[in-house]
Amino acid sequence: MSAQHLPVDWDKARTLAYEAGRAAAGPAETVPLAGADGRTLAEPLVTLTDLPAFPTSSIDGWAVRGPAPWRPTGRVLAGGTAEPLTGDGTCVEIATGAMVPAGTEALIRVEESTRDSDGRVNGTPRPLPEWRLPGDEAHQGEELLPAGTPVDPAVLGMAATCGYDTIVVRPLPRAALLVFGDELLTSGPPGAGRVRDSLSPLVPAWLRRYGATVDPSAVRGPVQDTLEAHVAAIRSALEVADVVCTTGGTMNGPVDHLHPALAELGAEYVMNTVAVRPGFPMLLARVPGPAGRPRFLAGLPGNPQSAVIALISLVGPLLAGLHGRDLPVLPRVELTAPVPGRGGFTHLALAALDQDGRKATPVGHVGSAMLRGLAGSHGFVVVRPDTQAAAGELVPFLPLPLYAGERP
Ligand SMILES: Nc1nc2c(c(=O)[nH]1)N[C@H]1C(S)=C(S)[C@@H](COP(=O)(O)OP(=O)(O)OC[C@H]3O[C@@H](n4cnc5c(N)ncnc54)[C@H](O)[C@@H]3O)O[C@H]1N2
Ligand code: MOO
Repeated sequence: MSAQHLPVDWDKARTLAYEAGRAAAGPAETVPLAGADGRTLAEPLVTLTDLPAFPTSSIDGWAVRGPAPWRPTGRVLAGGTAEPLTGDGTCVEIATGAMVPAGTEALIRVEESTRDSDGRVNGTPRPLPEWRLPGDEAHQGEELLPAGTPVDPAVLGMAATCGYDTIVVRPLPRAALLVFGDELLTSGPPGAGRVRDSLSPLVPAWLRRYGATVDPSAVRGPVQDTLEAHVAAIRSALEVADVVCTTGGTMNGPVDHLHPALAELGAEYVMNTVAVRPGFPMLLARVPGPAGRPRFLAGLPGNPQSAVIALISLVGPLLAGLHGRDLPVLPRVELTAPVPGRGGFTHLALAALDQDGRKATPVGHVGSAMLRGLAGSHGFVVVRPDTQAAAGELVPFLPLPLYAGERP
């Protein structure tokens, strides 16, 4: 196991975690559209036809040829194929979405037309065409979305529109959580030296917000504070998950067994400690896996806020890579108050965003053992090593993975 003793720069650590995941992204697979939400395109989405595929009426009315008045010769509904309009002075009744007959010179809205006593149609077409031509939206063979695009409802609709029943996507990364610490209670109030395990409820829910699947049986803890129990728990979690997160035991206390367990498992550090406060003892390691694809262990520090920082600093980028997506670029926000630096370490300071997401205000209750500040924040402002940030300054912002509607 190649130990890396110097803390890695925080930005560099994000990139290393992402690249490690990207190199291990799951193989492309073909799935029905209904099962593709949340996956990632493994191939560009290329339209199979022109869009629209045929000249399509945008209105209910009349397709006319030649000068008025026009004698109706039939009707074309959406879904039907249209006979050509061959004679001047003729028209067909047409529905929105119907194929416009060849030979049509104009479409006239039904409410802007009149019928004379012979049933002939009169009216004036609007200046702009009221139908869409093949290729207006896209031409057959055109790339609409690149590989690496997250599949969301709009992408699913787009794929269906241009003719796909199935699409080629990456598998969802599978994650597991092992919680270490004999002092942890799994129910009831803390006291008498024991604390409630806050990370089993928190970590899987945030992993799911990063698009990982977390089977409830893959969340275990507290794992007994012995090396044998750690090794056995990690080994069995690695069988069912691409990423195993652990909490606690990242330091070298008397019952911190993570590093010795990693050595026993033949793991190789992607990084061992990161130059960030809080959260410094975080680590990411790679373990050989089936089919030549490595699996990963992310060691989150036991202090709850530090665990969250490790999750969004390393596990978020790792999962983006495993999904086959890009590493998100951090937006910049304006600070409303100064934030001190942390010497040679990057400082991640919890902050709440204003309604339009442009200004960040640091929050209170931000000790690494606390979660109160986290529950009212949108993410962390990033103060780079050997700097401090003044009010009014633009700084990078590391967002928490939140669903729409959370933290309105
Ligand atoms: N001698 C040193 N001691 C410590 C240092 C150091 O540099 N030198 N660093 C401190 C920092 S920073 C952190 S962070 C922690 C990391 O420790 P571990 O990852 O080994 O975590 P534990 O010791 O197991 O626990 C730390 C703390 O967090 C509480 N904890 C753990 N798991 C949970 C959980 N699931 N839910 C709620 N709380 C949890 C645990 O009870 C401890 O209070 O090391 C410092 N020590
Ligand atoms: O940096 Mo520790 O990760 O302060 O809590």
